[in-house]
Amino acid sequence: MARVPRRRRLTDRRARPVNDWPLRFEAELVRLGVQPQRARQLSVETAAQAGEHAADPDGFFGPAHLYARHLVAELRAPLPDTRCPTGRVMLRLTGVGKRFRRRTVLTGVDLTVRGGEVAAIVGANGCGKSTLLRICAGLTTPTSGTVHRTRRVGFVPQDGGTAGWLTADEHFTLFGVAAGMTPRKARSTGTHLASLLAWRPGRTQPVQELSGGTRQKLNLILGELHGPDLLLLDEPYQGFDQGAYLDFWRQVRSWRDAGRAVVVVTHLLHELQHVDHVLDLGAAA
Ligand SMILES: Nc1ncnc2c1ncn2[C@@H]1O[C@H](COP(=O)(O)OP(=O)(O)OP(=O)(O)O)[C@@H](O)[C@H]1O
Repeated sequence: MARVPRRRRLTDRRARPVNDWPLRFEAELVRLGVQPQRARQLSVETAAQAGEHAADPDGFFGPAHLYARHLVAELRAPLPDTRCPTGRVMLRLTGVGKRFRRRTVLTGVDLTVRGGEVAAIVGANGCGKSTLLRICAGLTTPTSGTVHRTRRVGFVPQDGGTAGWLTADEHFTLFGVAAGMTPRKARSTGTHLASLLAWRPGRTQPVQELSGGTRQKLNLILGELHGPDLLLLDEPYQGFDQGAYLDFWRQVRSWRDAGRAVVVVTHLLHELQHVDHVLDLGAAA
């Protein structure tokens, strides 16, 4: 094969558009054995993540080929029980499947999460992440398989479970009392948890007047208020600014250190370094 003259190669390099990072990333994923459709989806999601942080992917993730290798290694990391068991089993899914009418969304899903562990559920839009989380929470019945979960569960849905006309304090009271707390304890716990997310709820402000990110903070606090052993979080940081987002992952680490189990649905693949198990549901069925 004829060698490409040095000058020409340099020129080509300069001519390469700065935003071809996603293409190089996708090509490297395919080269590493990822299915083309999944590689495309990962590339789109990754570029979107960098966009959300107003950064270009090169600056945010580093060279495309290195990030592709890192990500493939993360996604292929063996699932459960590779770490020393850190606590009792809080959640065990065995052969879980779900069909909606004729549409099969989930097949043969296995996952074990112990106290002191964090699991991430990742995959394309529509592949069944939220459905699986609802199955974990006992809100949706699986078509097949078994689910064992600890009794004290906190569930944070993707779309808020809040009432616009109530204040944050009223939410703390309502949810806390339903979980067996006194109103006073519920309010003080809620206020404390809010402070960990750098939020001081107004005493009289109804939730409908809060920003989307702040409503999501409330949603997260309500899931955690009663001190559950297992936290099930469906993309709980939507609308968070950078500071709140970092606070959130700090919280996840502190829950884990306190021996709780956390399952989080996420599209933010660069956070996989913080988790013990990655359950990749792949492309939509
Ligand atoms: N109650 C339902 N009845 C019928 N179909 C449903 C129901 N709930 C979910 N689905 C379908 O199951 C599939 C998986 O939905 P799900 O919300 O679990 O996906 P997801 O991976 O969480 O998506 P996203 O990343 O967009 O949040 C979708 O095609 C959805 O339309």
